[in-house]
This record gives sequence, structure tokens and C-alpha cells, in this order.
Amino acid sequence: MTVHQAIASPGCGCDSQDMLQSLISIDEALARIVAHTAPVGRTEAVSLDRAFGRILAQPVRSRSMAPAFDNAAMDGYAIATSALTGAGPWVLPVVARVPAGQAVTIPVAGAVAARIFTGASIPCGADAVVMQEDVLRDGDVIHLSRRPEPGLNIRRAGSDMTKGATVLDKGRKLGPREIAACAAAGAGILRVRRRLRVALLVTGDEVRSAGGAREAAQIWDVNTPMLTASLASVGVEIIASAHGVDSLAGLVDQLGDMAAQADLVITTGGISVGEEDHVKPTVTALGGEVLFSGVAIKPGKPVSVGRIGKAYWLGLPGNPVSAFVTWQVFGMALIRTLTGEGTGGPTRRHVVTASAIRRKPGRCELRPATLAGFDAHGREIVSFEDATDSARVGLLSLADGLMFLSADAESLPAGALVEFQPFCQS
Ligand SMILES: Nc1nc2c(c(=O)[nH]1)N[C@H]1C(S)=C(S)[C@@H](COP(=O)(O)OP(=O)(O)OC[C@H]3O[C@@H](n4cnc5c(N)ncnc54)[C@H](O)[C@@H]3O)O[C@H]1N2
Ligand code: MOO
Repeated sequence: MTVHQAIASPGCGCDSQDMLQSLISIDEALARIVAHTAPVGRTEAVSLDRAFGRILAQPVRSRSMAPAFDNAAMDGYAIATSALTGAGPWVLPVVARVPAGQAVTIPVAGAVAARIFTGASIPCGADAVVMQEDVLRDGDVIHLSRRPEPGLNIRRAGSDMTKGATVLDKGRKLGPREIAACAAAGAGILRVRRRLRVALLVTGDEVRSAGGAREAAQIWDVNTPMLTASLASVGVEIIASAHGVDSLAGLVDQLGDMAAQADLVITTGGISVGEEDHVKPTVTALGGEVLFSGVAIKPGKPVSVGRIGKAYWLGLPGNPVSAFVTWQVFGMALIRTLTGEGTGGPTRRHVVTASAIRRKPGRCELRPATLAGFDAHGREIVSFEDATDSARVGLLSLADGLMFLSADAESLPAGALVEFQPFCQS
């Protein structure tokens, strides 16, 4: 019989029933983001070579068929199969030479062949291309011993895209594959959403630039570099980045200025309940609206979302792991909605746990986890630390994503099915 020991409470009180009752669930928080945010309306035209990472504001339609003309899929000989009478072998004079990019004028009429190269336009009259490896070339003739099927090695006009067909829907993010589709469709100029303008305010009097001079009780700033990289990877424009002071008056000025210019202001730190935590009072002082503040998760419980004037506000906790985790779940949901890329957070999938888990129930845990191969049923396995520590940044770089452990899960066996959200790096 397995005997489970009681899980000791850390005794900080932040998981008390009273505290938990004032928190909302992840699903409720994501639903509020979806219900209260809309894509930033402005759009602009960009050339295809500058479109990487942008979000389409209009569908892309093919300007012509792709391929635009029937063409050869192999280097070989274009022939007319109907001209191959009898049982063969056949001897066909080579009457033309058709490289790619050259318009063909000489038809393949009757029992003749045209030398042809991959991508070249199929001459009139030809209905198959025989690979050069399958014929014997002898001076100006070829010897063909097997009858090819009509259509062999011919890429038909329009077989990839028909003229006017929707190649990409609006809202698609343009990565290399989408850009390839645009190029094939002849879309040289694209209408995309204006880049989201984001301002970053990292608070904390103890925080100093990473690697720079610091005194006792001061720490290096992890959140600015971490979030700058995160924002760069989602293709937004960082219009301002500053170190916030730990005072209400100072923050009112800083946050007010940022909110006047940005679509989204992200703060870190100063969001908890201590009297040094001035961010929420600042939002209130600026006449802002709080959509939610406090989610029943670990780490990242104090995460908050609201509005200050026209700008959205994402308040991330100061602890770097909490900030990263809540950025991945709620920040990405905001970015997706504001850019029009989608609604709600990034997709999750199911994976199985590499080892058993014992934990304190109460808050849904978002534990960094590492993909560690597949089990006998082909399911992905994740490995993880024994607990989530919101200050242990060193472990983050080893993880591939977040494992979602439900609020009431106290013990899970090895091989338990859990939700997993891969980290968004791009
Ligand atoms: N009495 C309570 N105290 C705390 C509670 C609570 O419910 N009751 N919640 C805890 C939880 S959970 C979290 S998370 C933190 C969040 O606090 P804040 O968002 O106000 O963050 P700070 O207090 O400003 O900082 C927390 C921690 O992170 C360090 N930090 C801050 N900024 C940076 C940075 N840019 N780079 C690296 N490290 C940073 C900071 O020094 C603190 O150690 O509140 C708990 N407290
Ligand atoms: O929610 Mo806090 O992020 O537990 O440290």
C-alpha cells in the first residue's frame, strides 16, 4: 500500500481559503482577455521582403494560377503519347530544346521528342515527359522502350493554386512558409496589421542593469532582458523601456506617459499586497480599469490585466520565473488578441509525466517541464523538478514549456496525462 505523507504548508498564508477565493481561474482570466480586448485597428502595406513576423490584415489571393503554365517536373524529353503506335521500342527524332524560362514555339507534333529541362514550359502537343535516365540518346534521336502514361512528369497549371484562390486568411502570422505561399501567389505587397506598440516598465528599487555595478541587497535585472527578448520574438515594436521607481507619484508619471503612446504597457514587480507595491494603485490613480488581478496559479498569482486610457496593461509579478510564466500564458493571449492572430492563449497539448508528483493543492500549478522522449504508446513524456520555484531562473533554460497541474491534484502517478504549453519563442 502506498502511504502518502501530509504535504507541509510553507505557512505564508497566500494559499489560505480566503486568499484563494478572491482569485479567478486561468480559464476565467483568459476568457476576460478575449471578451475585453480587440485587435488594434490600424493597418499598413508592406513589401514581401519586409513582411516576416507581421500579421495579415487581409486575405492573400493568388494573382494567377500556380504553376502559371504546364511545366516539366524532370529533365528529359517531352513527347506525345498518342504518337507511340505499336508495341515499341520507339525511335523519336529530337526536334527542339526547351530550357526553363524560354517560351516554346516548336510543337511536339507526332512521333518526335523535345529535349526539356525541369521547370520548362511543356511544348504544345506534348503530354508526357520521360526522364532522361529512361531513354537512350543516340545523336539526334532517342530510343524509348516503355510507353509512359499521359501526364507523366508534368506539373499542371493551377495544380498548386487556382487564380483568385485564397492562399492565406487574414490573421495569419507571416513566417517563412507563409511568405513562400505569398511569393508563389504573386503577392508582392501585403496589407498587414500595424506592429503592436509596447512599452515596458520594470519596477523595483533593488533592481540594477544585468552585469552592471550593484551594492549589497541589490539584484541584477532579469525581467528587462527576458521580456525584451520575448517581445522581439513576437515581432512587436518596443517603443519605450524604463526602470520604474517604487513610488506612487513617480509611477503615475512614468506609466501615464507610456500609456499615452503605447497599445500595451507591461509592468513587472510591485503588484503584490505590500506597501512597497505601487503598480495597482498607480493604475487606479490614472483612472484605469482592472479586468482581473490575481489568478489561482502558482507561480504568478498576482498577474493582472487592465486598461489605462486606450492602452492595455499587463501587470506581471516581479519574480522572474513568475513573470515569464505569466507572460507565456496571459501575455501571449493578449498579444494574439491585440494583433488579430487569434483569441486566447497558445495551444496546449497532452503529455505524460516522467515521475510521480506530490504537491499542495489549491492553485493550478504551471511547472516548467522538459520534453524527455516518448513512452511505449508514443506519448510525449515530460520531466520536471520536484516543485516550482518562482525565483530559480536557472532552471527555466532547461525547460521546453509549462506543465499544467490542476488546482485539486495532490498526487499524480508517473505516466499521468497532463496539459503542456510549449514556450513561444517565435
Ligand atoms: N504578503 C504577501 N506577500 C506576497 C504575496 C502574497 O500573496 N502576500 N505574493 C507573493 C507572490 S506569489 C509573488 S509572485 C510576489 C510578487 O510580488 P511583486 O509582483 O510585487 O514583485 P516584487 O515584490 O516587486 O518582486 C518580487 C521578487 O522578484 C524580484 N524582482 C523584481 N524585479 C526583478 C527583476 N527585474 N529582475 C530580477 N528579479 C526581480 C524582487 O527582488 C523580489 O525578490 O509577491 C509575493 N509576496
Ligand atoms: O505567484 Mo508567486 O509567482 O508564487 O511567486
